[in-house]
Amino acid sequence: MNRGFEIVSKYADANLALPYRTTKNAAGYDFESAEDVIIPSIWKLNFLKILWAIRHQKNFGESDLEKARKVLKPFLIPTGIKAYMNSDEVLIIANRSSNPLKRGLVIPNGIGVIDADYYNNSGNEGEIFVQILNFGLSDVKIGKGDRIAQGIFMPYLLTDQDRSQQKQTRNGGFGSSGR
Ligand SMILES: O=c1ccn([C@H]2C[C@H](O)[C@@H](COP(=O)(O)OP(=O)(O)OP(=O)(O)O)O2)c(=O)[nH]1
Ligand SMILES: [Mg+2]
Repeated sequence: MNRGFEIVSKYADANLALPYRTTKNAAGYDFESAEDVIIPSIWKLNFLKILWAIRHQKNFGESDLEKARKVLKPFLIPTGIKAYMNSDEVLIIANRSSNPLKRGLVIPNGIGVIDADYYNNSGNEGEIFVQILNFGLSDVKIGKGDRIAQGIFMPYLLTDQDRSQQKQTRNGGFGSSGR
C-alpha cells in the first residue's frame, strides 16, 4: 500500500465517490463535495456600515458583526475523504482553475497541505476539507457530488537538522498544533 483514498466513517453510507482523475495524464485527483452547501458571497455584507463602525470604534449591530464574521471566514467544504500515503509524501489540494473564473471561488490558503500524519488522526479521522471563499457577486450553490478541488500527491524532502527537532503527534487540523 503506497497511497490512496478512503471514505471517513461518518459518510460510510453516503454513497460518495473516491477522488478520481478525469483524463489519462491528469495530475490531480478531483474531489467532490460530500454535501449540498451554499457559499455566501462576501459582497452580501453592508461594507459601508462595517467600515464606519471600525473607523469610529463603535459597536455596530451584533447581527451585522455576526454576519460579517460568518461570510468573511472561509467556508470548509466537507469531502468525506481521508488520504493515506507514505510518510515522505504529501497531498497538495489545489483549486480547479475554472472555480475563480466561473464561480468566484478561491482557496484562501493558496494550497491545502494534507500531511501523511493527518490520516486517521484522533480528532477528526483525517477528513479532508477544502477551504473556500466566494468573491463573486452571488452566493454559490455546490451540490453533493460537484467537483470542487484536486489533490496531487508529491514527495517532500527533509533538512539536515530535521532529526534533532521535536515533533508533536497530530490530533487534528486547521491550527491543532497551536498558534
Ligand atoms: O486545505 C486544507 C488544509 C489542511 N487540511 C488538514 C490536513 C492537514 O494535515 C491539517 C493541517 O494543515 P496545516 O498544517 O496546513 O494547517 P495548520 O494551521 O498548521 O494546522 P495544524 O496546527 O493542525 O498543523 O489540516 C485540510 O483538510 N484542508
Ligand atoms: Mg501545520
